[in-house]
This record gives sequence, C-alpha cells and structure tokens, in this order.
Amino acid sequence: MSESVYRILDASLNRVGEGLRTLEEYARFVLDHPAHSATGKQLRHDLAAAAGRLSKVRLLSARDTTGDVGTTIGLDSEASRESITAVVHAATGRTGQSLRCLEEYGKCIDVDFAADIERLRYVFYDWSARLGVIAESGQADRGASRRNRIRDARLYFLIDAMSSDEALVSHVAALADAGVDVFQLRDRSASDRTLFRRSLAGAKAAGEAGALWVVNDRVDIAAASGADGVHVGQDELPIGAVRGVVGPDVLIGVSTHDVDQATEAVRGGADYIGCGPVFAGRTKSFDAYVGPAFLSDIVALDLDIPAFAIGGIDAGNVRSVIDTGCVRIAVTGALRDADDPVAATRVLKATLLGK
Ligand SMILES: Cc1ncc(COP(=O)(O)OP(=O)(O)O)c(N)n1
Ligand SMILES: Cc1nc(C(=O)O)sc1CCOP(=O)(O)O
Ligand SMILES: [Mg+2]
Repeated sequence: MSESVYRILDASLNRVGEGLRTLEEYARFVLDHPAHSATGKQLRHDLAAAAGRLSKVRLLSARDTTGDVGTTIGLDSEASRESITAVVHAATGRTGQSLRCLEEYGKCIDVDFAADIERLRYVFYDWSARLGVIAESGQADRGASRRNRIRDARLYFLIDAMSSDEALVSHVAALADAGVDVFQLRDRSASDRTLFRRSLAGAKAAGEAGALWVVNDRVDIAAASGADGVHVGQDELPIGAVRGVVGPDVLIGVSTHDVDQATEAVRGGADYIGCGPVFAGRTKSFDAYVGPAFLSDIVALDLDIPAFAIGGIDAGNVRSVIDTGCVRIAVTGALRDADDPVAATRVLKATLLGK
C-alpha cells in the first residue's frame, strides 16, 4: 500500500509545484503584483518544507512515469487555453485538487505532513481566489499598466486643489507635458466636494497626458473619482484596509521614514513608497530629517517596488539624492513656488534622467 501512496504523493507534489509556479508567474509578470508574487513564492517554500518531512528516496523510487496510465489520457480541453484567465483557472483547479490529494493520502504516511498541507491549502484558496477575481474582472491590464507606469516614473508632484477645475486641468496638462509623471492631490483645506470635483477633473487631465493621478489620504475620494492611486501615511488606514476599499488595480503608496517601515510596506502589498523627509522644506515641518543616508539604505534593500525620495528636494540638492542611487523624487515646493513651474519641471526631469 505505501508504495502506491508514495507514488500518489510524488505525482501530487509535482503537480502542486507546477501549479503554484504557473500562478506565481501570473502574479509576477501579468499583474506586476509584488505581494501576490511573494505569496506564491512563500507557498512554494512551504510546500518544499512540508515535503521535507517525507522520505525523498521513497518518493523517487515510487516514481514510475512510463508505467503511469494517466500520462496518456489527455482531454481536448487541455490541448489549448483560450486566454490567460483560462490558464489561471486551470492551474487553480489542478493545484487545489492535488493539495487535497496530498492531504488525504499524506495522512497514511505522516500526520504532520498532512497538517502542513492543510494549512497551505487554506492560504492557497485565499490567494488563488484573489488572483481569480482579478483575472475574471478583466482588471489585470489596468492594474499592471499602472504598476508599470509608477515603476517608470521619476518625477512626482504633490499639487493642491488650486482655484478652479479649469486652473487645475491646465496646470496638470502643462506640467505633465514638461515631465511630471505622477500627480498627487494633497490639500488639507479644501472641502470634500471640492476635492472630489478636482480629483475627477485631475484624473482625466493626467490620464489624457499619460500621467498618473493619486489622491492623498482620502481613500474614499480616490475610489469615488477613479484615481490611479491613493497615498497613505503611517497614521492612516493600513494597506489591507485600503485595498479592501479600492480593489486590486488601484495603486497604494505608503510614506516611510525608516527601513522597518519600508520593508513592512512592501510585505503589506504597497505599490510604491515615499521615503523622507530627506531635507527641510517649506511645505511641512518635521522634528527630524532622514537625509540622503536613509535613501542609500533603501537602495541597498533592492526593494521590489519603486521608492520616491521626498522632503525639501529641489534643483539645488537633487544631485545628492541621485548620488545615493535613488532616481525618483516627489516634490511640492520645488514646482509650486517656482517662478516658471514648467521650466523647473524640465530641469528636474532632465537631471533625474541624467541629461
Ligand atoms: C509620495 C509621498 N510620500 C510621502 C507623503 C507623506 O504622507 P503622510 O506621511 O501621510 O503625510 P501627509 O502628506 O498626509 O501630510 C506623501 N503625501 N506623498
Ligand atoms: C508632505 C510631505 N511628506 C513628507 C514625508 O517625508 O513624509 S515630506 C513632505 C513635504 C513635501 O513637500 P516639499 O517638496 O515642498 O518639501
Ligand atoms: Mg497622509
């Protein structure tokens, strides 16, 4: 009996490994989603750890691929896949079934192995359901495109609500044309109604100009106005709660002030981080400044998501930021207070691009 059980376990372990890898590649290369990719990787590691409880020799000696009657039974539905979504569904089904096989037959050999697989199966169900929802909703492209664009971004501008929709729209168009890649609506004094209207108008103007539109703090206004992203600080809603409101394809940015906060933001599923305050500026005052040394630490971490240096950065000190290896900045005063914001944008962008 145990020879046959080892044969089943060997085949199922291989099937689960392949299925997890198929789904992980979807999270990594289709969705560009760091947190979902990390979960896939973790599941593969957990599978290997659970398999380590079984005798490798017995597993391998039970393997008999040429004598396996199942290898010659092929279904027409498996010969081709009509879409990436179909690949995701097939891999999810196969992996879930094989995990159940591992758990049930594993109980005949090692109860701790079976218990490990049961835990893994629950994490898998949650993860694959989330991937399935993204695939089914057709949102993969939107989320992936936004993640690609924030990765390519260099210059991020925190803009206030300005005096009218028209003023905001023409400023966004001019600065996007000059090189701003991402706009963040940040205005503590505007009413909710004004923020909502400006965000609707700003998101449209930014989108038409090929830039991203992010809303500061206000998850509700970001969701209601169709923003590309929302930015939250350490004292605001945690990433999981924000994700629950905005869904899978809206970018979540998180402010970080030390290395622990940065790694925690990546682990929690942030799409980018702000790192500061680097220098003293005119927009917001702080008790302490992290300086370029913090940026060097962030660069050394080689995070999976882009990091934007923020705080008092302007044309006069941007080179000391770039010297750390950090080539993305977020600014307010450098463009808001410039005599010629378009010219200031061009100078900053050219410097970031090494021109
Ligand atoms: C890109 C970026 N980085 C950091 C911040 C600061 O966010 P937070 O700490 O929540 O402070 P407020 O901006 O809300 O005052 C940011 N907004 N954007
Ligand atoms: C809003 C904000 N947050 C920061 C942080 O470090 O978290 S620094 C900052 C101010 C950014 O404006 P300026 O470029 O004018 O200094
Ligand atoms: Mg905030």
